[in-house]
Amino acid sequence: MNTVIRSQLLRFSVGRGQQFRFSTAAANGNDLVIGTVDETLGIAMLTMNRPPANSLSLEMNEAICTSLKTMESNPKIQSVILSSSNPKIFSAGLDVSELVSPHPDRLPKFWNSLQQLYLDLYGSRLAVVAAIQGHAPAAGCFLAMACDYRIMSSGDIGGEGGGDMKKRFVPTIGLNETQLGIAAPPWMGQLLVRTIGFRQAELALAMGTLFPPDRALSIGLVDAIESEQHGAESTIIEGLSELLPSISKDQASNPLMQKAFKQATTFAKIPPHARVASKLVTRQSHIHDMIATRDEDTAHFCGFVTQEAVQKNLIAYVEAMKSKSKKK
Ligand SMILES: CCCCC/C=C\CCC/C=C/CC(=O)SCCNC(=O)CCNC(=O)[C@H](O)C(C)(C)COP(=O)(O)OP(=O)(O)OC[C@H]1O[C@@H](n2cnc3c(N)ncnc32)[C@H](O)[C@@H]1OP(=O)(O)O
Repeated sequence: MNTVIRSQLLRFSVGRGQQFRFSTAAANGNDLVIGTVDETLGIAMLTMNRPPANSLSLEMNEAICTSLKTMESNPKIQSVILSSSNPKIFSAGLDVSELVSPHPDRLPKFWNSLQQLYLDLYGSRLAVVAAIQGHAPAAGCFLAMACDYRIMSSGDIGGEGGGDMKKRFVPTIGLNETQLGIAAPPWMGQLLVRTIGFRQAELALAMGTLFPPDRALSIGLVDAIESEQHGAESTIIEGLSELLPSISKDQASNPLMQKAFKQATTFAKIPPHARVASKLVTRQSHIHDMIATRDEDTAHFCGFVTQEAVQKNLIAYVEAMKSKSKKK
């Protein structure tokens, strides 16, 4: 028998056997993230589901944090796969509409929700595997970097145009803020330094480089790349299909999702206390630094974004983005 428990933010649906599913609802009733949990395997899946681009709004940040906390509160769960319901966009980073002509009360709340997302994800007791099927620019790259392991699509998914003129889809990842006329916040930049090393990060930040999968792998921005050519039905691995939310069921034969599932399974088998303690060795001091400078960081961000010149850049950027999308 299925039981559905409703609260203002969370909807839990207790399904068959040991599996639990839940969705975190947005104000408009859409599910911003969908969570599934398999207690037997000790694995959860958190699927970002904010069309069209999984951009990070205040509500989206809160939804990811709430879902993650709910999964963490289950002692049987040791690892989680962070994925997207959009096969071509992991996350487009911050929702730029949060930055343009912002409401003075909402802006600091928005930034606080992003800081909290960093603290919760980077400091999670769970091992988080990012399944990066599509683009991950700016804060989309930050999301991936805050995880424990990153697997990116090699980009040979279908294609557009058809026939011999088939255009290859190549996802990219990186902190490209400088290309938008803004700078990555210090803690995001430092996360890049910790992920790919000082010199590579210094260059990438200055240039706002977006890396294709092979380059991302060679500099260590991702840990593995994987084709998305769906395998034959016989290659479906047990447990993955049940973990995928209904909107992503077709991903069960996707090698990228399978690799993420295997990695999450491997993490789930490591003695949890040792794994969490070793995670703290590398991450705790950075988490403390963020907490200590949080208010200062918020004031800096709000002051920076509301500058006339920055607003002008952002308005032009959003207009260009919308007209590009209209031309499609
Ligand atoms: C000195 C110290 C200073 C400290 C300063 C402190 C802080 C400053 C803040 C800095 C932090 C910034 C972090 C960020 O994340 S900024 C946001 C950056 N993100 C981007 O620039 C990505 C923009 N999007 C894209 O490049 C592409 O959309 C794509 C992700 C590559 C996907 O391309 P494609 O598949 O071609 O899709 P479309 O471009 O057509 O987009 C589809 C759809 O989605 C909307 N959209 C895309 N990105 C965003 C976004 N970030 N926010 C809101 N909406 C987005 C796009 O408008 C289309 O919508 P419509 O179809 O409805 O038009």
